[in-house]
Amino acid sequence: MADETPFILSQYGSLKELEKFARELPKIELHAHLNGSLSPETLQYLVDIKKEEKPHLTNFKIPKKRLDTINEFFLIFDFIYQLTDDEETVAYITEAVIRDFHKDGVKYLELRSTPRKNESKGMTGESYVRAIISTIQKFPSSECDIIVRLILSISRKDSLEEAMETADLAIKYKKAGVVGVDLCSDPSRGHIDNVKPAFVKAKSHGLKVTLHFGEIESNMLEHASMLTIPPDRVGHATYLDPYSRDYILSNKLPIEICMTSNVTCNTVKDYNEHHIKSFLSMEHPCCLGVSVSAVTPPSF
Ligand SMILES: CNc1ncnc2c1ncn2[C@@H]1O[C@H](COP(=O)(O)O)[C@@H](O)[C@H]1O
Repeated sequence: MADETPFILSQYGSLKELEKFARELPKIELHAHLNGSLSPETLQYLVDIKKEEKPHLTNFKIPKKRLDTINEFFLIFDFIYQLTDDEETVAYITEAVIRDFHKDGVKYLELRSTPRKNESKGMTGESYVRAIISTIQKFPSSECDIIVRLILSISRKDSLEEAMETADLAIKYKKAGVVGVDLCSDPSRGHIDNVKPAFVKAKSHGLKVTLHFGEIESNMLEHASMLTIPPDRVGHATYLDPYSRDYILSNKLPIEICMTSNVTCNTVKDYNEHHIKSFLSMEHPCCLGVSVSAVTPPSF
C-alpha cells in the first residue's frame, strides 16, 4: 500500500479516499490469469473442501513477500493446480474471480487460462475450457454489469501438439467468447519457435495474439521471431532490445503492464524505476493489469 504522500493528500484528501476512487473508477482488465487471480478467501474455501482428499495442502501458505527470482513464483501453481483439478472447481473459481473483479469496478474483463487435463477426474483440455465458458455465459448480467471474454494460454512448456490443441480449442470456441491466445509460463523455459505455428494458425482464424514478452533479459533472443507472428498486444515488455523497442513504439503495439507482479517477482527493482514511465511519456498505449493477485503482498 502506498504512503499518504503530500500528493495523495492534496488530490484525494486521504489514502482511503484514493482507494475508494480507484475502486469505483470503471476499469478494463486485460491481463488476468484465472488460477493466479484467486483471492485468499477462495483459496481457503478450496483448501477446506479438498482437505479430506488432499490433507497435505492444509498447511501450504502462499508467500506474501517479494521473491528473489521469478522462477520461485511458478512453484506456487504446483499448489494451486492441486486445488483446481476438476471441472466443478474450475467453474467455481471462474465465478469467484469474475465476482471479485466486478467488486473492484472492472467493467470489461479478459480472463486468460491454460487448458489443463486431469485424467483421474475425467477433465480434458476441452472440458476445462467448457467449464469456464459455460460459467461466463451463465453469469447473471442483471446482477453484474461486467463483460467477460476468454483468452486461451499456451504454456512455454507445451509440445507443439499441445499448443496446436489449444489453438484449435480457441478457434472452436471463438463464437462462444474466446478472443485470443497467449504465450505464458516460466519465461526461462522453452522457446517461441517450439510453439509458433499454433499462434500463426490462431491468427489466420481471426483470433488475436498476446505474448508475454521480455519478462527477463534472456527473452530478448526470441523477440525477432515473436514479432513476425505478429502479436496484437504484448505483456510486460520489461527487457527490450533496440529492434523490438522500435517495433513496439512505431507500431503502437499495446503493452499490458503489470507493475505489482513485476516488483513482486523482482524483474523490476522498484515502482519508481518501472518502464511504464518512459512509455507513458511517449504516449504509448499501455493498459494496467493485475497479472497475478494471489501472490500480491498486501504491503506493496
Ligand atoms: C508473473 N508473470 C507471469 N509470466 C508468465 N506466465 C505467468 C505469469 N503469471 C502467471 N503465469 C501463467 O499463468 C498460469 C496460471 O493461470 P492459468 O492456469 O493459466 O489460469 C501459470 O501457471 C503461468 O503459466
